Amino acid sequence: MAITRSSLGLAKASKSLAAAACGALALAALLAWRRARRARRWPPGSFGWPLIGQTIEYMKDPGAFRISRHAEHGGTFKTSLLFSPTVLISPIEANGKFFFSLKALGWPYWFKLVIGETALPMIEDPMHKRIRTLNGRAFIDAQLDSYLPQLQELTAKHLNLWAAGKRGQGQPCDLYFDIKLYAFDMAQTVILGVDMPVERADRLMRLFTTVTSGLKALIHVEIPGLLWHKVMSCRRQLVGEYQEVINTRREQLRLGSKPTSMLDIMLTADDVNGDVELQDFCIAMVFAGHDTTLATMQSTLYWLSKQPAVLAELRQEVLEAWDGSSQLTRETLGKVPKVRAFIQEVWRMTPPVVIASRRLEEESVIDGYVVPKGWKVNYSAALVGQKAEQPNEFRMGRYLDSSGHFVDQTFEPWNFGAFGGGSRMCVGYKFARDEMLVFMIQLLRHFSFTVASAQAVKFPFNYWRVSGTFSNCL
Ligand code: HEM
Repeated sequence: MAITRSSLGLAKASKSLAAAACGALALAALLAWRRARRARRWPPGSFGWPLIGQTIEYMKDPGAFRISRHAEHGGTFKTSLLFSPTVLISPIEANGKFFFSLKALGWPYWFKLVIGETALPMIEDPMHKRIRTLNGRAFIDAQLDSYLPQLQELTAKHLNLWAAGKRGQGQPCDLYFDIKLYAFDMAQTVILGVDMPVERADRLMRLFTTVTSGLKALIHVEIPGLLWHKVMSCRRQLVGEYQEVINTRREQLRLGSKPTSMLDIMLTADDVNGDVELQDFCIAMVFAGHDTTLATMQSTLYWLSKQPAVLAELRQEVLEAWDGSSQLTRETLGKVPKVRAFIQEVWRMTPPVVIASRRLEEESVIDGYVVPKGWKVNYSAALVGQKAEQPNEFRMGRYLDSSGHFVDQTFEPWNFGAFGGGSRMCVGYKFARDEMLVFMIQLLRHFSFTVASAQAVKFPFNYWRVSGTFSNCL
């Protein structure tokens, strides 16, 4: 067969076409390989010491630990905390959505022994779904409205006690235990429906304080002399006390008493599996509900004391919204948008719970990094708070629109992280806000105070511990 010039040219052209195609394929393969290699990289950061990793440094100041490493690594980073490899993800919206879709919890196993094997914050599906629905009945709007008179009464009682006591005589005192007793009294009265003498409430509160100190314990064997032994023995006493409350309320309900408290709602539900679930309900709700409120109240006094002009503005708003004696209602709470905005800014600046934690049930790619199955993933309210414009400035105006209406960001956990999000979002957030509003409205209407000193507390809750004085003013 004769070979013509044109068929030679055709052969040459198809050869170079094939070479170009091969080159393109090789380049694509190289790029895919590089992408895959990049994606297989674990996040930057260091695990620290064997076993304890960077736990000690973390416990000193979890917020600063996160913020400094986040800045150092330009976002998501790995570390090792509480005996587990952990990734702290940067708080961009996509990560927030991914994080809050995760179901498995990342808390260390001993948290469950402290708070309760069937306690809502410690359990996973399908039990979580059942108990969450059950517990959620205590926080529906009609129930929340019914708690307001008790909140108002207890708040008046405690604020008057502070003003009449040592701190009312011009001598600055540490307010921690006064505020803790108030937050604890509210939690016990509204959650458990018991009106205890102050001495018994105080004793239970101290038992509770020891029990929750178990969250920080790094050795978990019950040997006399070790913290864990004390923690477990106080927990058994607390369970005994709450079982007594359960028995009494159960009997009163049987005799026709009207259900009022959160515990009553549980006692009258038919899908509770035995008394351990009820005991864990009491411990979990009082635990989740009182230290967080205590932390917020102290930080509130701190931030108010730093801004006398804002304090005066809020006082004026309260004077216009409430006559100082009538029953506080949902309507009254709706008339103080600046107070609401102030509380939300306190939670942004000083989130009481700085971390939410989950466990990866399968290998995942986060921010382009591979995170292996079984690792913990943490999402930090402290980092979310830093996303705001000029994050270190306290500005309640962030949460007021141009008409002065309150802008609620509770359901945007990538912009406001204090209550977490998704199916494990704080079940008590509306109740917490009611407690804070009732506290601030009465505080601003009737009392004046000074903060003589404040100390930043970082773990296990984040807040300003304040010392000061208190007096009736209006
Ligand atoms: C100042 C107030 C409070 C703050 C800042 C706060 C914050 C939080 C956070 C960050 C979570 C974890 C969310 C997550 O893992 O995604 C949570 C869970 C929870 N909170 Fe709160 N909380 C507050 C008050 C309360 C109150 C007053 C109660 C109850 C009376 C309560 C009950 C709970 C419970 C039961 C959970 C576990 C929910 C679940 O796992 O389904 N909290 N809270």
